[in-house]
Parts: sequence; structure tokens; C-alpha cells
Amino acid sequence: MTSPHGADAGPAVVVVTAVKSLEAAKSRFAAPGDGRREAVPGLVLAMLLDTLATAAATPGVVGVHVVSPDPAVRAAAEAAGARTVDEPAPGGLNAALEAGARAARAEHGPGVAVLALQADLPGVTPAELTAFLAATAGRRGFAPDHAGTGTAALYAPPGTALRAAFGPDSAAAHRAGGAARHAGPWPGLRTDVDTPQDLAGAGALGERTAAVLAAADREFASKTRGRYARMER
Ligand SMILES: Nc1nc2c(ncn2[C@@H]2O[C@H](COP(=O)(O)OP(=O)(O)OP(=O)(O)O)[C@@H](O)[C@H]2O)c(=O)[nH]1
Ligand SMILES: C=C(OP(=O)(O)O)C(=O)O
Repeated sequence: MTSPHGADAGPAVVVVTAVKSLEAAKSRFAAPGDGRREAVPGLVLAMLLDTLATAAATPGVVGVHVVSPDPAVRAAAEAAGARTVDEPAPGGLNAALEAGARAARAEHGPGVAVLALQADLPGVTPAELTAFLAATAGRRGFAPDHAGTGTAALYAPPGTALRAAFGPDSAAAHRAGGAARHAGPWPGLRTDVDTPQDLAGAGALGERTAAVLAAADREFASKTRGRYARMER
């Protein structure tokens, strides 16, 4: 993680992300009973680790906090250098992100900005995150997902609450909450991967995600003579 530098660098940023239990995650990618389902936990972890690697490599990011009820997720995140936060009760994505934001400011102080980032952005790059942070100009803002209705990232400046409103139509909810919309040319940032079809739009995939998909592809091909990853990408 790098410190802010240069006269025009913005405030230090802590990235907060959340992952539900691996067993429950990514039901739209492969439902129980689908032959691809067994690859999903590894894929979720790989996408998380690629997302965390990008966050940590982005100038100005001084910490990353991952909130999850799943010990395997927390162990992988800690091994990657992130802080972890237990799932709050009651849970849910927004409660988890708020808990992460509180933990971030408890550790780094109220003067840090919080960037809530989806955990399934295998194509996101440091350049994209840097461009988004610059676009906010230090004000509350969000990057809509590729469809335009969801949210890939929500930025809360120092001293302001996160007020996460992720979920259906979260772009409109964040807009209504005073966040500016920044729909830049950032396919990796704006493509959270929920389905195999989403992989095609995510840009160049991070190395962990690419490796997991290649292994799943080989496994699936050996069982069915299909080649799902190649077909779907
Ligand atoms: N910690 C935590 N993370 C959550 C929770 N709900 C969703 N998330 C995470 O938030 C992101 C978006 O969640 P969803 O789109 O609802 O779920 P998903 O697992 O990605 O996909 P589906 O099962 O197909 O809906 C994913 O990274 C999830 O793991 C929650 O209750 N707690
Ligand atoms: C939670 C969201 O996205 P998804 O369910 O597609 O992961 C969102 O865009 O607010």
C-alpha cells in the first residue's frame, strides 16, 4: 500500500469490501446442482484477491478491510495483507460495509476517506481506481456498474459517513443520497462478475481469477467435453 504523494494528492483512502459465505456466494454464476458450482468458492476467493491486490497497489490507499462471516475468506484476506472484520449482527451487505468503514476509521482515524468497493472486480486496475478517485475530486461519489443501475464503488470523503445503499438500483439510491455519478471508461472497475457472461466485459482478468478459470475449464472439459470458460468469455 502506498501513501499519498505529490502536492495534488487526495486524502488517504481505506478500501472496504465485503464477501458473504462462500457456500452462499454467486448463486447467479452457478446454482447448486450446476456442474460449475464446485469451482465457485475458489473463483470468489480469486476475484477477491485480485481486487485486493489492485486496491493495495493504488496510490493513496493506506489500508484494506474485508468484512465476512466466512473464516476461509477472512484467512485468505489476512494472508494477502488486509485487515478483517467479523460480520455484524444483523448482517447484510450494507451493514457489513458500514462495519468495515467503522473499523477503518478506528484504525486510521477520522481523516481518511472510505472507498467501499465490490469484491468481485477481477479486471479492476490501479489506473482505473486512481482515475475514479481523481474524478470524485474529494467529494461523495460513486462508479455505477456496467449496467448503470448498480454500484461498483462508493467514495465517502474524510469526516463523512459511508451511507452504503448497495442492492437493487443502488446507483439511483446513491445518487439520491448526494453522491455524484462517475461513469468513466473503466471496464474492470465497473464490471462486477455475477455471471459467466460478465467475464467477457471485465477487461483483462487478474492473474488469480484467470488461473482459477483455466483450472475449472480443464476440470469441466475433462468431465463433459465442454469448455465453459472459453465458450462464455
Ligand atoms: N459480508 C457480507 N457480504 C455480502 C453480503 N451480501 C452480499 N455480500 C457481498 O456483496 C457482493 C454483492 O453481493 P450479491 O450480488 O448480493 O451476491 P453474490 O454472491 O455476488 O451473487 P448472487 O448469489 O448471485 O446474488 C458480493 O461480494 C457478496 O459476497 C452479506 O450479507 N455480508
Ligand atoms: C449489490 C450490488 O450489485 P450486485 O448484486 O450485482 O453484486 C449493487 O450494485 O449495489
